[in-house]
Amino acid sequence: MITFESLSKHYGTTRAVNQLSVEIHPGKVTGFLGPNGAGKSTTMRMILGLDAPTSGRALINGQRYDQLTYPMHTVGAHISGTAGHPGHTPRTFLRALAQSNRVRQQRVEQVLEESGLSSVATKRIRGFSLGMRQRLGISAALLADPDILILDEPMNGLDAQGITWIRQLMRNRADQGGTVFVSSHLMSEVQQVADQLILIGRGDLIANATTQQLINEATELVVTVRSPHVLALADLLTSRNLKFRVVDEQLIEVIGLGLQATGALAFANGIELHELSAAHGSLESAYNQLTQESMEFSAPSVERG
Ligand SMILES: Nc1ncnc2c1ncn2[C@@H]1O[C@H](COP(=O)(O)OP(=O)(O)OP(=O)(O)O)[C@@H](O)[C@H]1O
Repeated sequence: MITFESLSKHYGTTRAVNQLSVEIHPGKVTGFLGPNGAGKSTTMRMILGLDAPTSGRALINGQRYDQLTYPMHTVGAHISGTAGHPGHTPRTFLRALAQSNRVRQQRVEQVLEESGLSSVATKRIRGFSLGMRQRLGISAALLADPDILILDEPMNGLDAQGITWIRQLMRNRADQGGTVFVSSHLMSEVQQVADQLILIGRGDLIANATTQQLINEATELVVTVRSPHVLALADLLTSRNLKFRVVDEQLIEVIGLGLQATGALAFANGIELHELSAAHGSLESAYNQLTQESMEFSAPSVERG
């Protein structure tokens, strides 16, 4: 289990992580989601003792990382960046890592196999693609067969086959009772595999919910309306305390009112419509909505309601 207790990290005036209190439980894949700059990597680095918190604590099974006797045997991590020296091969890199961390050398061949790197085990890391480097980083995280896995954006650079592989790997580890904590800035990457989703934005916790809870929230009925009088319709909805999103000058999404009621409201107020259609929201759009206000870099928003 991983525990954050009022975990904060400030860089000058930037609150990279702010008073985060969350528990990440075994037997589950927990997705850690947030836009670029939300504070995901900083949080993961603090778990691993690579960054010191400004205040609060990040604990692994109740202990700080530096208090663990054999850290690699408890927690395996792959933090974005390169794994291994460019002059190494996957085999020499993993053998050295195994040696310095009291791991059986047989594990090297097992993780090479498991990570799909056996055929390039003697090639220099220097020439590796981003996807191969990701596989190598993940194989290093798996080396000591730890119960806890921390993976920072592991799907970056992976092809479709690689993404299926990493999803399966995370699922298997969680099903065997492991704790899997995986970050991504894309909901689409983790929604299929994550049981629990922790959303952060600008260092603040936005949501900590099961994927099903977020889906329930996301599946509100959204009616898309195309009209040359979007602002008039928006004013009407505002006056009735109804939720909506102005997509552009001609397009508005009405949330929760339903198809017929939306059409009837427009008709009763003489608002010309060119399109009226209903669909349930996706988890992706719920995520975008929840994180929009906390984007560090974003286009000007036209959202209202
Ligand atoms: N060493 C540092 N010095 C100063 N500011 C930093 C440092 N590391 C991170 N930050 C800032 O802290 C905030 C959180 O960054 P972090 O890398 O943790 O976000 P992230 O969610 O991992 O983003 P990404 O998806 O882009 O990797 C950002 O505003 C970032 O600019």
